[in-house]
Amino acid sequence: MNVQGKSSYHEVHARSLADPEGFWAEAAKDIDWIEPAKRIFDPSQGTYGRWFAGGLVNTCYNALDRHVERGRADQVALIHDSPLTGSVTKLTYAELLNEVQALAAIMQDFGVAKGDRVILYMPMVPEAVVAMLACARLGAVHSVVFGGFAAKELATRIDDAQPKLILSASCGIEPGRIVQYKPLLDEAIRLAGSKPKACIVLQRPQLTCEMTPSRDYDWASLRRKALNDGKRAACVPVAATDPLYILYTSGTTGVPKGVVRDNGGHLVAVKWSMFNLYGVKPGEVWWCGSDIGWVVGHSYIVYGPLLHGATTIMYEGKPVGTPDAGAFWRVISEHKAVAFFTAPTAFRAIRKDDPEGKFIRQYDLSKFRTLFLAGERADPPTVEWAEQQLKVPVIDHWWQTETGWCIAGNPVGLGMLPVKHGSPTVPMPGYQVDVVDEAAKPVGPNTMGSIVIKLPMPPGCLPTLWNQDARFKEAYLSEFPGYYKTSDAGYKDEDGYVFVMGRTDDIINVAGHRLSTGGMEEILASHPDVAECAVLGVKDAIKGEVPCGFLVLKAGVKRPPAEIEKEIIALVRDKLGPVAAFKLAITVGRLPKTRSGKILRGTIKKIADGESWTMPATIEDPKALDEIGEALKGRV
Ligand SMILES: CCC(=O)SCCNC(=O)CCNC(=O)[C@H](O)C(C)(C)COP(=O)(O)OP(=O)(O)OC[C@H]1O[C@@H](n2cnc3c(N)ncnc32)[C@H](O)[C@@H]1OP(=O)(O)O
Repeated sequence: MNVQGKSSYHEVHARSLADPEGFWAEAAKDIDWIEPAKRIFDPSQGTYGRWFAGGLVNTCYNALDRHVERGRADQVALIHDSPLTGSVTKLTYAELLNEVQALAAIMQDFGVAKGDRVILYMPMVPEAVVAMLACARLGAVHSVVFGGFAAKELATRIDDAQPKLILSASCGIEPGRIVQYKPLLDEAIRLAGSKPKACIVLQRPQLTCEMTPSRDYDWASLRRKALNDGKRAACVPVAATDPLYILYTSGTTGVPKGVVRDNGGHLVAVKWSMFNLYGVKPGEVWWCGSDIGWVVGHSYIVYGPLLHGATTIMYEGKPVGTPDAGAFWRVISEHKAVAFFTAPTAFRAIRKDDPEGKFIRQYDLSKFRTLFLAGERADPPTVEWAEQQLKVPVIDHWWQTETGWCIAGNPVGLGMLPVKHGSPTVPMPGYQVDVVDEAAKPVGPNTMGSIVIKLPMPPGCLPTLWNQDARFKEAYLSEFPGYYKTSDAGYKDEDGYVFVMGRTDDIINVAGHRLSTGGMEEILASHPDVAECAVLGVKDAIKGEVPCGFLVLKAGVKRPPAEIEKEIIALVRDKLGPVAAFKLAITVGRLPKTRSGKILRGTIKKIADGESWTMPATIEDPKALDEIGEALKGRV
């Protein structure tokens, strides 16, 4: 029996835990396999076992070819809606397949084959989707790097992934400015030890770029020639356990972690989620308003909707200012989207500009059924506002780059459970979510602890980090034996609803972007005038949190602190990128510490957030906290 739409959540979830292999074998029937898996789950492989071991498959075939073969050739697969360039472009499944086949053939000419890595440093243009699928077609491993990262971050990823080829564009477009990608790409390649064989560069009409002879190739010319010559690449069979992509995410140091996604587990899980979680049917229009540089963009701009035979919207714009706070409603109405997935930060921005929801009432949203929120904790006031204004269910759900799909959510397709504001609802099938104490013992309902997932994780979740099994085990599996550590803290209530309250490490969430304060501290500490520093996330009404850096200057530095603070802000933008939203650097005489020398970050944060705090018993000198309070006056 296919579980789709026939079972209630509790029955489905219980079955997924009692008989995981039976459950996922059934879900795997929605995928076209070249060879079915020999074992649905093989516990002897990999770091904690592998899903669909022995299976052969091709992700691109499942996303495109099979739909073209089975009657969806003329259905629109991809709508690119760009208020930033004033354009809407639509590609049918047949057209998208044609583009992907041609680009895959071009990549083959550059020697790209199964297992080779290809980095994509691309803005939100249809060519980025074509490139991801072309890699999948060849069994090459794509690694998309978000455009808001600076050259050094790109260089780190180039060195780790060692790509044969890089695909990029001349520019990205942000409100009021054009972001030149090419100088960033050139600088990253200069910084990286590993050099790609070639770069294919899309020249956008808004700003073209210089090409580096014998390294850079013009995307449009290659495409024209491939199409004219009738060059098309076929799908390459890959093992279900082979990597589909690497996606880097912030670690607790400045070195990002290369999250590996396999082909088979990812196919089964994201396809399953499209109806059972999101309630979307094949042929319907779905919109995930994220960026392809994030996991949400991978799973739900590209793979999920296309595997499902839906129409996906790719949006190059912002919630406000492109041109106004009605932008989202215009897109939903114009393209008749039935469901929309975005981050709470976007809704906070809209609410600020249009508190009474006047724009919402200017559009026909009659087709729109559900709003999904993820990327950061959905604060109850934002959820309530969205519910009141849109009059559709507003579903918060919680997941991570590592998991690739939802850990806890409210399964619309299986039958929605009552919403509890502040909770992303319940664990999805395959996830046994426990809350444990420091000794890895489950705690009772409504008791805070570390949120962990019992091994094995379900299909779709990371099997390891790229070339770093040991780091994977150390970072995720060692602290709570038998569990995956989410590094999120929270509790479950008496109904099994999960409440995610915050991180247990140095990661902060800025506008739905996951950033390491440790990584930022490394940048601050590299400034010649800085003796010591601490970066922590402070409350922000729109972005949820923003980083705030505290600096202690070296003895003898005579320059005005304001000048150094400006340099520090520029340095973070230059080294990490604008996405860090690092705009607050504050010079202090010293950092408050415990007697053993630990910086009192938690207390500093409470002071910055205007929350009540108590003097830590172990503080070295209580006056240091008063000094922080003074320094913060008028700054946050
Ligand atoms: C569930 C698993 C996950 O959590 S996956 C991650 C999910 N997160 C998301 O989907 C992210 C959600 N957030 C957003 O989409 C944006 O923050 C929204 C809400 C649209 C607001 O965008 P924006 O106004 O640009 O603010 P921001 O904080 O994102 O940007 C900060 C600065 O970075 C820049 N930036 C942004 N994107 C790019 C890009 N692709 N290329 C170059 N620059 C970029 C922005 O322009 C902004 O720059 P500036 O400081 O204003 O000059």
